[in-house]
Amino acid sequence: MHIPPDLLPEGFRDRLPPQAEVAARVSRAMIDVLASYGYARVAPAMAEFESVLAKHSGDANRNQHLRFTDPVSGHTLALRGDITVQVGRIATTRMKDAPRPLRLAYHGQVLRLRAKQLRPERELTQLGAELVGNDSVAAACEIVGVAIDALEAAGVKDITIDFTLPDLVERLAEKALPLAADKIDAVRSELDMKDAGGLSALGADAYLPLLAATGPFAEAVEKLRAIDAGGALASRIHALEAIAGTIAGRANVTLDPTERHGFEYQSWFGFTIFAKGYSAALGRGGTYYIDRADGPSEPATGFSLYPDPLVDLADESVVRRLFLPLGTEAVTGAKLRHDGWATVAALDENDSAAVLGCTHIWMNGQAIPV
Ligand SMILES: N[C@@H](Cc1c[nH]c[nH+]1)C(=O)O
Repeated sequence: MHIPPDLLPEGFRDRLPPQAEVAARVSRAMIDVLASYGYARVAPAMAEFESVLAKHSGDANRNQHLRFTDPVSGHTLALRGDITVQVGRIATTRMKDAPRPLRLAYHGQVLRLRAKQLRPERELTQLGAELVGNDSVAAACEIVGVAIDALEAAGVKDITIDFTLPDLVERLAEKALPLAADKIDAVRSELDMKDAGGLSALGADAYLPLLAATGPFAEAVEKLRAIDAGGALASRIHALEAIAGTIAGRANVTLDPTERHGFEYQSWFGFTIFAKGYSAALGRGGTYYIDRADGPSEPATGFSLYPDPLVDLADESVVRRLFLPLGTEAVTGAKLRHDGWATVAALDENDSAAVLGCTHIWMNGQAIPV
């Protein structure tokens, strides 16, 4: 098959100017927020041994990796699909003796074997923060707050955070709404599909009201409280209220307690971030455990943001370029760059500000809009 030289595989793309610049700025703005909260940057490897990555990813994500045989080691390698998993590996191996809680931040590209219907891309930018060693309510409050700050720094407004309780069914099945162990998975799948008929067919009518306990936080949490007759969820509900309280006024909070899509490894708390104007979720996070070879698994809390939609819809006019006509003194250019301008110097008389995509031109000692 003849492959045209500009063709990329399905789900991959190049970013051109000025989008690539916008992408860098958006990421920078968010990463600076993470750094300002004390999250130290790590830069994990692009590819790993497939067996190691799979072990840390949980079974659900195992088949999501793009794999290939490495001619050098002879082993199967996988390209990373989620940097959180790598941060967990680093935290519990090379940084296993670093004091806890350990705050780590990351930014990079991740790859998916298959695109999702809503997201045709298979290569995504992912950045985030992981708080290793703590999955308390305080940790969750910090993580949700940092995620909101990061999005705000990138200019995102009207943020909605959708809370979920990833282990809800297991919790309820223990005592409040008893379920045979072999039915738990089936009930979870019916709840995933929001299928009332399916739940009834399983004899799990007691779980039906959970389908209605969704929507704006205040109302949904009351419905959840009403279902929770045995009080098995009391501490969870209390925790959700505390987290919602810390972000009140900064984001809309909703609750969908049975939502599990994308929460393969989260433990008691999970959240998805949306914002007005973006159809896809902008981020996700929650509490989870990281396996440790040298002892019991470690609790952690974190989030990942997926900023590509912000770049796709960004106002590209934010990238300003100042044309320096032929003969502009070198010191003038240096001063303007020092002042924050991106300068484009003419190389001969034929160069023009408009043709070179400049937004401004340096004339009579001033930057004049083109
Ligand atoms: N990495 C997860 C989100 C997450 C980060 N930390 C904990 N959970 C995801 O992208 O879905």
